[in-house]
Amino acid sequence: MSTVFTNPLSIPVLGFCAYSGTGKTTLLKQLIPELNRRGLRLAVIKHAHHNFDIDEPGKDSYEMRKAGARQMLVASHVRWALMTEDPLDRDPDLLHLLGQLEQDKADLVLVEGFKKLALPKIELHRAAHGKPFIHTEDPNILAIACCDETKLPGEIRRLDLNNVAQIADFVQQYVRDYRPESKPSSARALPLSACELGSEQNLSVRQGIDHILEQVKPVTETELLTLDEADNRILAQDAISPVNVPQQTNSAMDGYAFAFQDNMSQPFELKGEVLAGHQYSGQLQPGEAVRIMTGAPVPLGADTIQPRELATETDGKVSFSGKIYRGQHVRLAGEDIAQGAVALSGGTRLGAAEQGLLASLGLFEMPLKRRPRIAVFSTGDEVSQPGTELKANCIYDSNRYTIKAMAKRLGCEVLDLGIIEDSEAVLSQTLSQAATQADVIISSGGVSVGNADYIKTVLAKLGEINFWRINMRPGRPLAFGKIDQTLFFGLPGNPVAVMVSFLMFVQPALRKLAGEPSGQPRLLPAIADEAMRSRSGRTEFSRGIMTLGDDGQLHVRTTGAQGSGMLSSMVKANCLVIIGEADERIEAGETVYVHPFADLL
Ligand SMILES: Nc1nc2c(c(=O)[nH]1)N[C@H]1C(S)=C(S)[C@@H](COP(=O)(O)OP(=O)(O)OC[C@H]3O[C@@H](n4cnc5c(N)ncnc54)[C@H](O)[C@@H]3O)O[C@H]1N2
Ligand code: MOO
Repeated sequence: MSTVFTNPLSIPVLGFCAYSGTGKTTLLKQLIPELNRRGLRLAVIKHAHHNFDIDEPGKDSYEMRKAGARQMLVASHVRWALMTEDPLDRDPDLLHLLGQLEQDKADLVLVEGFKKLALPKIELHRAAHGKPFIHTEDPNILAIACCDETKLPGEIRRLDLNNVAQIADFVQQYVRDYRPESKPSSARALPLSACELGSEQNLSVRQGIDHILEQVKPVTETELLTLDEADNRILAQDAISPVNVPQQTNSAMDGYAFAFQDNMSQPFELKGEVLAGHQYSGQLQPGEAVRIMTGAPVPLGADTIQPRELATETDGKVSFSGKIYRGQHVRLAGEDIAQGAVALSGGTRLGAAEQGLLASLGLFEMPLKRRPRIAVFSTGDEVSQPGTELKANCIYDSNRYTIKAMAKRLGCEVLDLGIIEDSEAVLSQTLSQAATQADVIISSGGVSVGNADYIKTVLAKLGEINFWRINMRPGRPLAFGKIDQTLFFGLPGNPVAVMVSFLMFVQPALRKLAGEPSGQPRLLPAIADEAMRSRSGRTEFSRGIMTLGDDGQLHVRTTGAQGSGMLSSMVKANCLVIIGEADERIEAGETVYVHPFADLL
């Protein structure tokens, strides 16, 4: 029998249950770093059956607790722990415990134990142990992780107990799909989460993304490169800090270092000076001070700094004005990054801050993922090369340039195949050659009802291809397939549709291919400054201009005419306004979600 559970948090909670000896902790010890690598921050709650203690006799915190403190909070600059004496004659209350977590610090709570609660769970089962299943008694089991030989009823999701990556995929999807049970009333349901399925070829945006991501395998090849070559590249493994940052406890101010005491008598005797890059050789005694510069090591015996502005020096002595707190203006060794800590996880894209951080640790050479290779071409009799004269009834090829620019910003190597003439033989030859050179081939045009056959025939011969109609505008037609291991994206011809489809479908695929953990597109809530229309059952991507209003909130309006051939609307915009499938009309003043261009365009 299970007790009802309503998640009080806005982040998901997922339990792991098993009979003892199944390897729950062993699995969690592998799963947690894997989920961290994928960018998920975890909180864990563990049910202990025995009278555990995390403190030791002799420690101050232990002695104070034994002296009668009901709660004992012990804190340092790296962690804090709250110990609460709460003797119960029953199991601890999970809802109460969840309430103690700081949910802004985690994306998911993993719960070990609490088998009887109706909590969504993964059951771990090892046939060799001969223990019964838990799922037969508990309808809250979402999946069973077991070994090959275990037989399961068909309807239950099976996971491989020895495949941590597969279990991590499941957990990641669970987090992606999670919707809090009570949302703030002003918040609109997140777009991109719908999952109605019309026909097999008619997909929601979310389904399109998921189908594509299932096919993407991250590149495995790595290159050992230096920091100078690392810009916008993906770290192939965790960067472990070889040093403490800062290396030693140092001053955050130009001023004076001394030992703090409850009743300090002034003035202090001035013993010398310590500059950044040097150290004071002696040990300071109470009542003594040294002049110290920002970044200089705090001398032995000292623990507090008073800034120069609040000090007066006379005759080899110094006295201070203003309030002084113990430890003020002191930067502790390792307070930024401790030696041995993961400074950046594998899968991190190296931007300016990340490169600076690696440099600050003295790391110069590191394994980076090979850059994905992308081949791009355009199709269509009317499509002309920029720089040549525009013939009657033709249009310049803009799509190849938007695609190349976006792919380069994602760190890809780009192979430009130009405009391919409308001939089956030429297309076939170009595609099969590109498949040997590139991880992904991207074309634009020729995928809607009228003219799909052409690409379809060629791709069907060379590999496999799906023509989808995505419930979205712009960007409804989308072709996706494979030639051997090379992915193929056939984006719709209209220039805005190309960019929106790239952002929504190609971008996540290229990020996964490059080795980044999959993540949700970054969506921000904004107040619509004008009414916006959509159609129920379709996700509308309007070009938007977001601004910070005088009320301190993000506001958004559209760029005006939204024709899917009007690239000027993309130039004016700084975000896409996304109106999900569930909404038909947004009134001025209501909240919508926006996807900022900042990262890519
Ligand atoms: N009967 C239907 N017609 C259309 C449908 C539909 O469902 N039923 N869908 C419309 C939608 S939505 C889109 S989007 C387009 C997509 O069509 P295609 O992918 O087949 O693209 P094309 O017809 O080849 O071209 C559409 C448009 O884009 C221009 N174009 C093509 N390539 C480029 C390029 N490289 N640079 C700039 N512009 C390009 C092309 O000249 C056309 O104007 O289909 C609708 N029709
Ligand atoms: O989707 Mo088409 O994407 O309207 O231009």
